[in-house]
Amino acid sequence: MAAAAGASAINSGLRSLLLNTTLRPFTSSLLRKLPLPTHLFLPNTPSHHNFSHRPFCSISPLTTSQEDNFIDPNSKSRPNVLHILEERGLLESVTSDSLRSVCSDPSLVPLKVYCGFDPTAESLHLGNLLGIIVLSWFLRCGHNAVGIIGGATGRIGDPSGKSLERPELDLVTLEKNISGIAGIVKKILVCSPGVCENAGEVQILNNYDWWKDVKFLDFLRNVGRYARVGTMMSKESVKKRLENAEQGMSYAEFTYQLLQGYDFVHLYEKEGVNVQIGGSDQWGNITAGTDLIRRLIGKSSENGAVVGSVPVVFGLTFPLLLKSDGTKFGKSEDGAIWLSASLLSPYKFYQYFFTVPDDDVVRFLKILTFLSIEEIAELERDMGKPGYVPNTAQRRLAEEVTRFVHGQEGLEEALKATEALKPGNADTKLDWKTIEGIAADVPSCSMNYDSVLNIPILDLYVSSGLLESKSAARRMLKQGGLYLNNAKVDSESKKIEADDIVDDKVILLSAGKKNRMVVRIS
Ligand SMILES: Nc1ncnc2c1ncn2[C@@H]1O[C@H](COP(=O)(O)OP(=O)(O)OP(=O)(O)O)[C@@H](O)[C@H]1O
Ligand SMILES: N[C@@H](Cc1ccc(O)cc1)C(=O)O
Repeated sequence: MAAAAGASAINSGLRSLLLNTTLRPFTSSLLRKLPLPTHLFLPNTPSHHNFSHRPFCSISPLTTSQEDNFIDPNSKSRPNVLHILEERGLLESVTSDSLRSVCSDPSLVPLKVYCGFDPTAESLHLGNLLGIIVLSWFLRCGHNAVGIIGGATGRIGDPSGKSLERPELDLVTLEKNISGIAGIVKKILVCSPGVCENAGEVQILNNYDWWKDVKFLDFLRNVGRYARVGTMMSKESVKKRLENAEQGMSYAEFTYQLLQGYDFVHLYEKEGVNVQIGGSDQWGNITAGTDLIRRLIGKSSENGAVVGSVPVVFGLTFPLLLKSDGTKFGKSEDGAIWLSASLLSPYKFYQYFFTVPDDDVVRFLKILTFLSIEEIAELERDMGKPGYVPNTAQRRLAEEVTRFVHGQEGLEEALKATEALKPGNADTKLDWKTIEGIAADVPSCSMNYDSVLNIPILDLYVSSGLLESKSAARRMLKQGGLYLNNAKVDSESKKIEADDIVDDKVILLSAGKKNRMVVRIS
């Protein structure tokens, strides 16, 4: 009882906060068919919606009941996630400044925040990691997170930031991409180390689950009727396309903003999600969602006038991650920084951060790691001091980001490969996994066991294609530049023995510091 009384006090407090928000009336005939949740921060309000939904992958599903959860039972102080995002350069815009106080008010139940990822490739890339990082900050501050895989939206293609319509993906590719991306989001968000005890919970859903049964007429009647063409036309993603009269824009792409907008409606209603985040290019789609929620779910009287409050929902964007030359990290750029270990080994991923220019390292530490601002400031101060060991800040960056994305195991693999692959470092024993870890990044060839066993080492340098002639190999050996599995080769008469084939699978040849060849043995 006491909780319920407290809840309604907060409810009315929030209502007055909401009444400042602009509100647009809607027709009463539709209203009857649409859900009218009276909740504000009440998750999982039952819905009367037509569109069906099944969880795609639910990790620690939220089981919050209604009134009892209106007040946070552990009403301790809650770190202000918006301050944190702001001081780290991870905040571009919010739909309402009231999110700043709402997010740290310990008397309110935690927020539930979502970020969507379309399955346009089998892996996410470094640019997409920002969405996961921002979700993780919300989690670390005690809120809950939902990752949406765009199984439905990926079939249409988001026009935001794109000058051309995306090519349609076949279903096999789409399925592969969905499972690849879901796996990455799940692995990083759920296993992310350092998330405190009070961290919120994570769900991963596929929007195809609620879109697959939607009928076109229902969509037009229940959603399309509330969307204003003028507002839709004013979105950056549409204006940019229409500037190019020749290319224009398809009706399907034009509708994309409503698909994403309706996702937010659905997630608000069925899952109690009240915040959507995304890169700055997502602003139009995010506000399409907050708008639709107000229009569809806001409370109104029979004549369409608003009598209650609008639901409390927020949109938040973060800036796009840029390289120091101003270009965006993406998948279309050459050499995308993929998050999937099968497209970019943890070793190569680590090396990327280990070698970022000094100009970028502090910005990256703030955006891409969870190190405290004080620790980052100290690393920055050290960079200017005499005796600073070059790349110390980069090493820290590489360790933190690799651990976050690939886990402790991935970081250890990267560190081991970094050590082991220093030519001449015979102390660290190479194993097959370590060599395979770099195989994507150095030339490789396949040879059969019998053609390798017992052949003179100099011949292998030539037959593998690493050096063009035996005399070049001999010269290199005399200069001390030939390595077999990182151990210096010091005799011309050395032959390949069974023990030289690492785990019966591979041999690593090096000629000098930079030229390497992975020989796969079949
Ligand atoms: N560099 C980036 N920084 C922050 N967010 C990004 C970045 N690149 C992409 N995103 C976010 O990831 C989402 C998906 O990106 P999207 O598929 O549009 O582009 P992309 O993967 O960069 O593709 P492309 O490389 O083909 O442009 C977008 O919503 C965007 O906000
Ligand atoms: N439009 C987003 C993905 C997304 C899909 C569905 C959503 O509900 C939200 C976001 C992108 O291009 O990456």
